[in-house]
Amino acid sequence: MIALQDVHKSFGPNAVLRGVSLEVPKGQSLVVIGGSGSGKSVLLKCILGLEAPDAGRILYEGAPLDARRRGPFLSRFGMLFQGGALFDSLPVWENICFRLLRGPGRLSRSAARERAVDKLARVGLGPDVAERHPAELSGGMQKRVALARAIAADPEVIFFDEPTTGLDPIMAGVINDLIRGIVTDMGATAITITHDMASVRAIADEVAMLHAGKIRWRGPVAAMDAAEDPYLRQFVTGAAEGPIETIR
Ligand SMILES: Nc1ncnc2c1ncn2[C@@H]1O[C@H](COP(=O)(O)OP(=O)(O)OP(=O)(O)O)[C@@H](O)[C@H]1O
Repeated sequence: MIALQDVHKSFGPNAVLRGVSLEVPKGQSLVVIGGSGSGKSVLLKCILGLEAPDAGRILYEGAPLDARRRGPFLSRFGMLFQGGALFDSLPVWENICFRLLRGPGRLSRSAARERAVDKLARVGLGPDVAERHPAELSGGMQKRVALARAIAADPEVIFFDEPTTGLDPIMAGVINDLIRGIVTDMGATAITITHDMASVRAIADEVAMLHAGKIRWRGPVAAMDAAEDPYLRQFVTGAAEGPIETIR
């Protein structure tokens, strides 16, 4: 459904993506792992059109995702941003339906509020939360609201950018389980980027490891622990010693 073919992206002398090829079939949950600075965010930005690849192609449903097709793609797409990215000045329900309250096919305010309450229930929050402002909520509740916003338009494709950053391990587990349940229920195609191995195990059908600008390893999550690739092994076990160079 989404395919990257030999995608390259440099910033000056810094060659971040050096020929990334990756396919995500419809309904699959792919988690992309890789060290800090390995280019996970740049990869997502290239798919979203926020960065233009220097070379290579990005396909959606078999056709290049060019400027003309990006609008329809984005209308079927939802995203959970790292840190939530909620608007403090708006109540929770307007945050959840921000996009649905705008544009030609926009919902009425009452329909949007109803939709928000429905999505809040899906992430385990009561209708009373709808009228509150993000600043009044705990970090875990804000993450749930951000998740409700990501699924507000019943997207076919969802991106999760570091979904557990800043959460304690228990809340991270709750969010991971919610993400897995939602992706499965909706039959959505999902791409998650994370360093959190607990997220990988909870969310992924397939795992791809980005290293030195390329996909170093790709396989089903169940094959990850037995895989022999030394780079993947070091990442999965969190070992300080190994082939991945770190600045100490
Ligand atoms: N707009 C930009 N201009 C210049 N360099 C950039 C730009 N965006 C990203 N980079 C560089 O690209 C490299 C990859 O960054 P990226 O944010 O994709 O890493 P990441 O894998 O998401 O890291 P982290 O896990 O720490 O978020 C870094 O060296 C970064 O400095």
